[in-house]
Amino acid sequence: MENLPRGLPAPPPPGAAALPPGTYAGQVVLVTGGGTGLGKAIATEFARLGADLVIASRRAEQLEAARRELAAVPGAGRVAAAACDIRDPERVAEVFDAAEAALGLPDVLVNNAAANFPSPAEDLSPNAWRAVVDITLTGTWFMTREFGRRHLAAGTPGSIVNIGASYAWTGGPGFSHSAAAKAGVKSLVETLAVEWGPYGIQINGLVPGLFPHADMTEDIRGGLERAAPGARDARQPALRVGAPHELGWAATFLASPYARFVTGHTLVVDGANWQRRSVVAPEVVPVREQLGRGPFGG
Ligand SMILES: CCCCCCCCCCCC(=O)SCCNC(=O)CCNC(=O)[C@H](O)C(C)(C)COP(=O)(O)OP(=O)(O)OC[C@H]1O[C@@H](n2cnc3c(N)ncnc32)[C@H](O)[C@@H]1OP(=O)(O)O
Ligand SMILES: NC(=O)c1ccc[n+]([C@@H]2O[C@H](COP(=O)([O-])OP(=O)(O)OC[C@H]3O[C@@H](n4cnc5c(N)ncnc54)[C@H](OP(=O)(O)O)[C@@H]3O)[C@@H](O)[C@H]2O)c1
Repeated sequence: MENLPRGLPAPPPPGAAALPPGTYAGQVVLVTGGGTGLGKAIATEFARLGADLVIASRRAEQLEAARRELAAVPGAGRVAAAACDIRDPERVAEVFDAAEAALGLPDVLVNNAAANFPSPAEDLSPNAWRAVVDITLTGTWFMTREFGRRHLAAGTPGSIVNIGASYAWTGGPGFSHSAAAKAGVKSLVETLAVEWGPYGIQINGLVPGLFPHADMTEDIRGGLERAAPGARDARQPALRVGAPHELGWAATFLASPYARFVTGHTLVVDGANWQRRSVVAPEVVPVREQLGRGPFGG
């Protein structure tokens, strides 16, 4: 057979599970941003394995639609939805109160909610910076803090998965706010694994590569289409993008009994895209130009 580059093989189809049936039966899993995109894909895989779910984000209507979808996943336990802005620590505490009353203290927290839009750094207003950093880093911290304090008080173990981005290591031209916030999220994983390990609380990071989905914001979707019209797959070393359920499998593994000795680690699921270098570096195109912006102040 001719040795042509065919890329990484496709994963098994949605509906397959990577762990034994019922792995999460009797466990409560809270997923922020669980009503859209990758958060919903992650919640789906926990549901398939029997978890009781709480999904939390701002838009109640969208959450309710996702709640119904998740409840219909074969094997799913109970599913609750809680409208919440994770930037508000009091509301975060109320969500945990409600989850505890309805289903029990969440055993697993997936910090998936985040905010992002492409922009040259110099164009960002103070409020634009704050919006992204407050949701992505501070909101993640408020959720993590509430989860940690409740488990420490109860003397019970727990597992946290923080969804990150590879520009936490590399920097992210065009995404200075999000890259700085995700670097903070990765740092929390490394710090808290040590602080809370003695009390049975495990915390890991999970980094998606490019995982397009129908809920992607117009800013990201439009930017991608502009930067690489019709050529998403060809720009990945895997010659394909990620399928959202692949990320769901990774999340269910990291929070499972099979990964209890894995903590403080960030797993990258991106077909090696973040390691990509060319033999001869491509010409530098300034971020303003890549994003189609005119001269600064012009
Ligand atoms: C090339 C692609 C490759 C694509 C390559 C793909 C890489 C993807 C890697 C990471 C992928 C992700 O993280 S994807 C996750 C993306 N998902 C989301 O972002 C969903 C949630 N997003 C949001 O809610 C919104 O977009 C936010 C972030 C603006 C937050 O909303 P909010 O809190 O209601 O804030 P809001 O009042 O609207 O705005 C706050 C301030 O931000 C400013 N602001 C809002 N949008 C923008 C904007 N597009 N550009 C500049 N500034 C903006 C506003 O003017 C305001 O500043 P002022 O006027 O008051 O001064
Ligand atoms: N898709 C990718 O290719 C990719 C690549 C790298 C990293 N990631 C990461 O993967 C995660 C999921 O991204 P996605 O692509 O699935 O994006 P998405 O569909 O836009 O999801 C973001 C979710 O966060 C929620 N959210 C935003 N602000 C919130 C707030 N203040 N309080 C509570 N919830 C809030 C949103 O719901 P509401 O607006 O209703 O609140 C939404 O459900 C993020 O952490 C992202 O950084 C994604």
